[in-house]
Amino acid sequence: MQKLSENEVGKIETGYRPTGMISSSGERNAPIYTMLSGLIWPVTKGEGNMDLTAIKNPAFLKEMSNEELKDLAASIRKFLIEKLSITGGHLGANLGVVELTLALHKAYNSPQDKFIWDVGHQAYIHKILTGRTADFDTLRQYKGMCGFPKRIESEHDVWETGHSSTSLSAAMGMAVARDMMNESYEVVPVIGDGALTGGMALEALNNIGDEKKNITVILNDNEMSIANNVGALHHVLGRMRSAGKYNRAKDEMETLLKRIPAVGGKLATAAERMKDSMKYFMVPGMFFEELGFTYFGPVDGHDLRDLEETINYAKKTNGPKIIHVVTQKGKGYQPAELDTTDNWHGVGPYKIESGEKIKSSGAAPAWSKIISDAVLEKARKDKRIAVITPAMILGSKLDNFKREMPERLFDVGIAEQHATTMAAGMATQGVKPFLAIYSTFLQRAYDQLLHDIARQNLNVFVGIDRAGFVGADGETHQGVYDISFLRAMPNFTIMMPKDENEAQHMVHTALSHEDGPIALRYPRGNGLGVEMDEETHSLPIGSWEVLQEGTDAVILTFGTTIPLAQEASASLAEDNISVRVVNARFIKPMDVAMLHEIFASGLPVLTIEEAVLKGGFGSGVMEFAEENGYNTASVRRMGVPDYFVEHGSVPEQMAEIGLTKEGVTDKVRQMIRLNEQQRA
Ligand SMILES: Cc1ncc(C[n+]2csc(CCOP(=O)(O)OP(=O)(O)O)c2C)c(N)n1
Ligand SMILES: CC(=O)[C@@H](O)[C@H](O)COP(=O)(O)O
Ligand SMILES: [Mg+2]
Repeated sequence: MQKLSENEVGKIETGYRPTGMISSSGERNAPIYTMLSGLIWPVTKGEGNMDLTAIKNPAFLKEMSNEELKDLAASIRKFLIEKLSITGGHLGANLGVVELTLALHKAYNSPQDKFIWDVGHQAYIHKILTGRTADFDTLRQYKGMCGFPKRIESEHDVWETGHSSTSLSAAMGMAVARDMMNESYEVVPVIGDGALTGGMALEALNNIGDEKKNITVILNDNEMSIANNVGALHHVLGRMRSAGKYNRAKDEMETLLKRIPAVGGKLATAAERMKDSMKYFMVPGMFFEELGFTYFGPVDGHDLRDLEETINYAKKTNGPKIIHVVTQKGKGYQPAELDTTDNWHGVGPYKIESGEKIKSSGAAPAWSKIISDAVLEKARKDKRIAVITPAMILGSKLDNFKREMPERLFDVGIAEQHATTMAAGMATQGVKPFLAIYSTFLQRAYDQLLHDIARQNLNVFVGIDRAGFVGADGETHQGVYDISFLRAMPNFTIMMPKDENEAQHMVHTALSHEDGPIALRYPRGNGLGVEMDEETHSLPIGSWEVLQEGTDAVILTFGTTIPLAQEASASLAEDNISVRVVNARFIKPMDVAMLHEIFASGLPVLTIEEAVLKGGFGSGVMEFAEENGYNTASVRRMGVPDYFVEHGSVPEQMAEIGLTKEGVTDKVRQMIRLNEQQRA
């Protein structure tokens, strides 16, 4: 682990101060950065060396002075920067909420009071304060600590997430339950400015404000989603940020407004209007006030005193409240602070001193890049092509498209439902939308896919990114459900390529397809590095490809599991077992002619998919057999069983469900034996 020695920590106090926010007391809050020997570190003399493993629960915070809390904040930053340099994780968001989390845990009493972390990627400090420091060595690793709040990990994790914008609805649910059961705890959702753009959050604000529930919303505004935040609401927050602090002025203003004498008739109406416009002028959080919330802020989220005062002030107010906290993503680690793209939202291992990311060498381009480059290439020639992304411009590698054709790239914020129906709307008018969404987030848009796109049979090209296991994010993010839910939708074509060359032909196929919606699945990670054809062409819809002939059994599979099937069949060949391997690149519609031929041969058929078994590709093959009077007993399916597969590496996740070379060869041998017994 890269660590500063005691000596270095004390010595280096020179150098560079990034422009930080000025607190209400006039202090500059930015920690001193050290540039000695190329080190970049948020260390002030005597700070940053607390033993965090000694923390068992957050009660100790109540007794801490501001100075001690600052020291603790520095220790936490140092710890996170060190640990995540090895494990990777969501660094930027966590560095931004160090003081905020300390202030919240000091002001409230968890777990009686309920903290609900939206998305949950920023809950690392909460994990430290609730006794899980030692578990950071296993962060996001197989059987290790989850990167998101997890109820079985701690009584302080009262809500599990990974997907955005659920916190306010969950808070409303808990507040309703509390009031029904005559209990008296506080409910405190912490939501980012990005997550606030999600439809669910707005639905919940609408409901909470109307029901006047006692909930304290902490709005963590760092002006960032993963990339820069977007949308009209983002501009509303911008105006609030620049308007200055409001909470203390509020009482004074109310008194002032009350002093305007009550008069009758037209004059009274005019006076009321004037009061309203004065309020609008003076009250930055009027947007929230109109929704029924009492607004506090904006608060400097790195000023512990300011935070403590404001939270305590808010605690005295009943009903829905919102505390607008302004923070800086990546705060305290110079490479993250200076990065203007994503402030180190989610990172793999890196070198602490330089911030250089440690990449596995020689890897082919990421699948997202392969697909987005292919779409860009087509868009250069076809002006009807446009791209929609729900806040995933970086993850989906659409930055090049944005740079080259900003007028045809629509980042709609965290709004998968809106994005999907918007694509449908565009398609009705002859535009060819490429809707790039991670498989896991597409779950949000089930009804929009069904009701708006599939039912109207619109020519929308859905790019299903992160299809399959995603590794460290774990169960909230696994892209294993899309086949099951899309297969059930009439009109949808679903494809998955075996390599990047086939992928570019699939992009061509999708953008030439004029007969309804078409989805292209592609996994997280990098392509295989195969040679690319110069020219692209359409693949016949529903056509499969025999990769290898065989006479004893058939494996039907697609995408990421093709190499596995090939390895298994090579291994079986050593024992003179001959397996046909089929690239079932169209998951829907299937290659009916090939299926008839396979089932007529009477060979055992194994389907393999990195997706849930229920309703998946294998189920489709079984349905075909049943509908056509073939022997379904000759079919076996391998895939994700009926439970949630947790975080770890993708190979570990595959191994857990038996998708290994040994797992496949064993299954094929069993099937051949069974088939022979049945025939005998
Ligand atoms: C439904 C959904 N869509 C997209 C994402 C991907 N995502 C994770 S964090 C994030 C940005 C959240 O921004 P914000 O709430 O402001 O938190 P910050 O990271 O800035 O602290 C996005 C888009 C998600 N987790 N859930
Ligand atoms: C928390 C969240 O939803 C994202 O940050 C996600 O972790 C990104 O995943 P990728 O790393 O696959 O882009
Ligand atoms: Mg944000």
